[in-house]
Amino acid sequence: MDRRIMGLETEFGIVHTVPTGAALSPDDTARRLFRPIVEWGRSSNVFLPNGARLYLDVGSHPEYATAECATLEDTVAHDRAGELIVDDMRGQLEAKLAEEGTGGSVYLFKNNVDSAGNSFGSHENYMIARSTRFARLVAHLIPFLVTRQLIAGAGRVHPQGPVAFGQRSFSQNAGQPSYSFSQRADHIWEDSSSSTTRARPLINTRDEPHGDAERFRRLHVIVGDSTMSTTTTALRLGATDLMLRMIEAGNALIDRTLKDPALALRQISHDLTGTVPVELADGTQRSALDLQREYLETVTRFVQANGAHHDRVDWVLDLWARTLDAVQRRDFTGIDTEIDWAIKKKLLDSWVARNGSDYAAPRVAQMDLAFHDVAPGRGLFRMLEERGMAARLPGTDGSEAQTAVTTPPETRAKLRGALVKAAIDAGKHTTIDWVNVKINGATQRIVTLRDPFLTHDDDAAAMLAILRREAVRGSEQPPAPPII
Ligand SMILES: Nc1ncnc2c1ncn2[C@@H]1O[C@H](COP(=O)(O)OP(=O)(O)OP(=O)(O)O)[C@@H](O)[C@H]1O
Ligand SMILES: [Mg+2]
Repeated sequence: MDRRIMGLETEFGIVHTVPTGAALSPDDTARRLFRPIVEWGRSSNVFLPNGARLYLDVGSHPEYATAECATLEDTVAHDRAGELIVDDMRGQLEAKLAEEGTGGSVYLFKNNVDSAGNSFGSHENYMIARSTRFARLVAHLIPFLVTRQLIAGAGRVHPQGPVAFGQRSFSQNAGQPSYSFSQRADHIWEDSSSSTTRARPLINTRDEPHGDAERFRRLHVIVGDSTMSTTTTALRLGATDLMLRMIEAGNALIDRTLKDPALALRQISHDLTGTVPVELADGTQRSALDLQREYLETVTRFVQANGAHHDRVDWVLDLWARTLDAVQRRDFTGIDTEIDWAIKKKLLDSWVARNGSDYAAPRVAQMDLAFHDVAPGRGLFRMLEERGMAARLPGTDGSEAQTAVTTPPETRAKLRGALVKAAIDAGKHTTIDWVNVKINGATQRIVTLRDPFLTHDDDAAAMLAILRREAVRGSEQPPAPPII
């Protein structure tokens, strides 16, 4: 697939702190965070004029699912737009709490683990053709995803060393403070004895295409870390898209099925040298570096033979190669402004060196968390980026994310976004999902957008014209935006 629809879902961690007295629980904080949305949209589950979905499920993790994007830069910009949107809600809540006398600070973290050890997700969505043999695709993709943390992990501090998995521990120095590539790796559980469930914790195999089911399927990757830097996010998605393209093309690929993907995830995460051998189903052993090198070489050959399908392919291959080189040389200086785990490690290492401390220090764990704080001027990653110590995707300066807060990408999200906005202006209640937009009322009208690439649709244009006429006429009803 040359042009591919992609979308990123991010669940945010939420915390309220007060200097004295009782802080709100995460559940209450999240509910308060969504109060203006509920007042506006009559639901804590809404679609926005930029085509995205913003919602609060059961539990306390606000979630932002980007609109369907068709380019890497759009996906990255819309992912960051989600951070800006939830941060704005956070600011409003803080102001409200101050006004009420509760006060305190509200934090939103784009990470994957909370202090209680719960893990929450960053889900990647890739459109694939229905004709693709799904089982083959999944089989080839899993060892890639298990080893991808070398180039796309968000990094994590373990003050007491890696937690043992079953009977095994992951380092020679069990109990010693350590650092891992990935946040999520320790939290992916899997019944490795049952081959039918093998893919489940890494890829959600539920078949919900959000489109024409005869033509499309949506691949739902749930193993990845949330990434802060636009460069890491673009590499994560760009490398995965290249792998998919190669698998879809039917290229003969060597079978690298892992004996136990969940165990391999942990082993690899806790070995910053990339050399720990993991077991393959065929009884041989390979390191993450070996496997990633093999994937990079195969993809590079594929691109040489078939051409680049977008203008950032060379950039993706270059950063991918430099990251593997850095791991191999055990010298991360070449990537410590571009790859999340290395950016964070550099920050922590310099604090540790300045203070003669180590990774067991509570301050290091605090910095690990503060790295993921989405608030500008407070979040450590955001401060590094502002100071030029974390790179941006080449050719971007952050203004793209600002634009993406209100402007949908060039996909069917453009139609949805325009309809959402027009319905708000016309004071109409709507029921929306990724495929359908329904205007509620006496004369119900529905538009169905089965092809995620379409940016024009006659029914949508007609509905838009009606809504705009009604908005001009002026509605007596209060503005009533979309609910699901
Ligand atoms: N046809 C498609 N192919 C790939 N991605 C898509 C397609 N349609 C929508 N998406 C993306 O899929 C994501 C869906 O997000 P959403 O949070 O609604 O996920 P879900 O898996 O449907 O539901 P939930 O998270 O509630 O289980 C969005 O980021 C969206 O842009
Ligand atoms: Mg979701």
